[in-house]
Amino acid sequence: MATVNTSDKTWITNLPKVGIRPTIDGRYGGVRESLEGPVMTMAKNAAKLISENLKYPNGEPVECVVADTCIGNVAESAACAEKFDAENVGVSLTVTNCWCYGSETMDMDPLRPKAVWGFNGTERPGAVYLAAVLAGHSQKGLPAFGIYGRDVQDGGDDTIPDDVKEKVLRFAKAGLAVAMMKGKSYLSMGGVSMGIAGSIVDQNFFEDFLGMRVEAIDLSEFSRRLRDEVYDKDEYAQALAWVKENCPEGHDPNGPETTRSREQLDKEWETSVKMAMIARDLMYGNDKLAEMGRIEESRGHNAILSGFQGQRNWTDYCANGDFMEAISNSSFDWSGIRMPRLMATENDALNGVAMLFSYLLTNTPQVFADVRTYWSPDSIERVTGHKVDGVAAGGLIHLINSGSASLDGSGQQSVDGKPAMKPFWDITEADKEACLKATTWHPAVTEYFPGGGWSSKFTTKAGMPITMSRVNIVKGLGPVLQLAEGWTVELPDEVHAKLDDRTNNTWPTTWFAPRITGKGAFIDVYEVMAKWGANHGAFSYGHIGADLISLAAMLRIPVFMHNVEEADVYRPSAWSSFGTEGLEGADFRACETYGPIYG
Ligand SMILES: C[C@H](O)[C@@H](O)[C@@H](O)C(=O)CO
Ligand SMILES: [Mn+2]
Repeated sequence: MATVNTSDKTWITNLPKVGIRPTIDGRYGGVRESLEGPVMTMAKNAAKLISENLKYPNGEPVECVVADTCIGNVAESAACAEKFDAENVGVSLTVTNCWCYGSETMDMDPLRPKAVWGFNGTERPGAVYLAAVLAGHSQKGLPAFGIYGRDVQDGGDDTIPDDVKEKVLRFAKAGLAVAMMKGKSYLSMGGVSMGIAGSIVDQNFFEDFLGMRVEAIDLSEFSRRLRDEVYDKDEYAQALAWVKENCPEGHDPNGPETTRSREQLDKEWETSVKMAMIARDLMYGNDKLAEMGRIEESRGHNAILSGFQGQRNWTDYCANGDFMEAISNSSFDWSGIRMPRLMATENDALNGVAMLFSYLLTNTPQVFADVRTYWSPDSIERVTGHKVDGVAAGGLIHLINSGSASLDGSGQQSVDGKPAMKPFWDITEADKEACLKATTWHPAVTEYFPGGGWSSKFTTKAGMPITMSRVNIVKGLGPVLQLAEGWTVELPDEVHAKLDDRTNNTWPTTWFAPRITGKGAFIDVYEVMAKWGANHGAFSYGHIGADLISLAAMLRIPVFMHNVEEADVYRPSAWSSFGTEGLEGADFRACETYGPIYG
């Protein structure tokens, strides 16, 4: 049975809801009375659509709150705002099929992502209201997404057309992601790893753009908890036994000079398992620690995301974080199938944020990787004699890294017989077993990791649609997002081995073929790699670029590189006023004008 990990005090409590605001023409004496029923029905149908289609990361359906009355004037707007505050509403969707008084009925809360759905009918002017209220939102600096069906519906028709459904759900999903990360922490475990810029954790960015705080601990906290046995010892015994049974060892890449003794390797397993538990307790807290008298430690850091410095100070002296990072990000461990716990390797907080965005949009586990090599078709042929074709015809990007790749990234789960990475509640025991079987564990390369540790290795199955993304910070500009949709590819075994053996062959590999559009950064695969903003990227199952774009707009983070069709780019309506040709430039101007939502 999949669980939410009941032993943890996760951030999954009191989750934000979607508030639905049915707005109405305020004129009593015929008009308002005739509209009360249909407008409220529209609100209830929107709530039903959202709750039936969207889930929170804990697997529960998303909850909606509908205003107590239709909103025809400012008093009713205020009553609705009060109800939304009391009920932890994080996202607001206004719906109507008629004319209403724009600025009197609009949602003025500056922090809740907002959308307005104006019914496309002719009997009553819902679209006229939509245009009026969106103008108000633009004029007042409170951007809102507009939703308006393409085809005219008849007055009494309360079905929701597919294009409207898509927009409502895309908006609600992205809005909930904004609301769920707000008030949570990024837990920076350690400092800057090997001078990696993404690991220079920028607290202002987290506070101003994400509404999050940064908590920081020194890695001596791990040493202390290891030394003083600040973890649940019963759970540790169970965890170690599970690891021995389920984490098969593979070859040792070290030469005679650097091979570590069996006794040492066994110790490294023990430390690795303890570190995984300690990291979880640091992020979420653990009631078990309070029972042991460790009340302060039992509370955790309210972290929705963390990062572990590892290299070099920690890894020079102790087992590396690879097992901890890999198993934390996976949807299962000794406690069974459960929610992934997001953790960035090398404390690359900016890549961690990309993982967080994609996770909150999809509820699926993430893979963090080095964006290691662009293998052109000619280079692959030169080195291996193999000619790539199909989606790989333009060459491949080799994604590889120790650490934060969920084992789900092996692609061994399936949906309709095709490889997939699923939300934990859809993962079967057979899926889990397949991922564990496809993963071998190898002693870390001693030259790189003098303190040892165990690295996971798998090769991702072909045919998964994936989206790789990353956040970068540019001085003078601020944060920017980039993303690339594409597919996973497999190479024939001997070809893969030849390419893999030229790198670290004890790490997980994904061969990534981005979808080429012939434009901008997507002119070819080489350009995708060349324009990648840093050494890391994170990938998520599915083509979710459009969702990421909507989310980034809500956070006022411009997107400088994507391969999503223009028709699917969905941003607040005010963005159009910053330019309608060349949407990329308009996005930059809009984000600059509005600035960070919490700044
Ligand atoms: C072992 C090396 O230090 C790797 O960890 C290094 O290539 C990276 O991952 C850099 O991001
Ligand atoms: Mn790396």
